[in-house]
Amino acid sequence: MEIPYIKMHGLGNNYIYLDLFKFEIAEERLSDIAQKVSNVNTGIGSDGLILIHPSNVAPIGMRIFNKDGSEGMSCGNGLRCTAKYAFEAGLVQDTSFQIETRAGNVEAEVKLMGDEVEEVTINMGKPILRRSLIPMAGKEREKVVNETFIVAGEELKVTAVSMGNPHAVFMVEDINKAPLYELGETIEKDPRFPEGVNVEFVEVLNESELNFRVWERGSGVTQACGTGACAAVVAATLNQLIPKHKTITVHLDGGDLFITWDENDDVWMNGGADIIASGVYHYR
Ligand SMILES: N[C@H](CCC[C@H](N)C(=O)O)C(=O)O
Repeated sequence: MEIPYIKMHGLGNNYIYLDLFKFEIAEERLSDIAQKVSNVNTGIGSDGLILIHPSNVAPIGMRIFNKDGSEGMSCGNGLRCTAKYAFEAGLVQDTSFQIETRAGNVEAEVKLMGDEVEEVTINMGKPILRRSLIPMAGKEREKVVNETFIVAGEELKVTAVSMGNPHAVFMVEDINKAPLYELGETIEKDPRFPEGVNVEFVEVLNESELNFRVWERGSGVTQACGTGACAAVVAATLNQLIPKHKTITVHLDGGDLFITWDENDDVWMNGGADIIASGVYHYR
């Protein structure tokens, strides 16, 4: 089956995008396509698959599938690329519009340079902090902030934040010594996170900058994670390591995102989105 695609990235977090305004794909094939298309040797190579699709509740919808075929609830870098594509492809006419995700609708605003989208701002909504809604096992409490988390003989401190998808955030002294590869997959699949979890290590540089690395649920180490960067700013604020309501620069492997957790409890993400290539994927 020949499938037209666009490959796009947000700070190096790259996905294969299908424009389902143009054609349909059977639901039961999606997980398999995500796994196959993401394979750098036998597919195109990406962190997963993203669908841009018609919606009944917004001008467009976005669904994301990780490299392992699992479906995520939201994707910050994917949302910025989706917004860029939708505006440039004429799927939307306004520079501000809603995008449906499995985690609910978000508000996107594109900033133009000529007739191209240069950067995108997304209101990612309100963080979810209740333990049972992350979800994270353990005795119910309002929030999980700086809680002792023993894993593989290591004693870490975890702050749990959901941005519609689950994040376990660990503050570290030196990002270059973060046990990303040593503990990423173990934490991702830890039974204390019944739906799995995205794993972030964060070093606070100063009151307006964080260093950040991520092991993503279903994709492993990626260059960037938009929902993760939002979770990192929420976690650092809850740990009183950065001030509330300021715009924080998050330095990810693939570049910088600008995150603000505002007075209305909304988390705003601003950053770039880039088209890499388009073509036809020969799916078998
Ligand atoms: N791996 C994530 C989905 C992708 C999120 C990330 N790529 C982003 O930019 O937010 C999950 O399973 O929740």
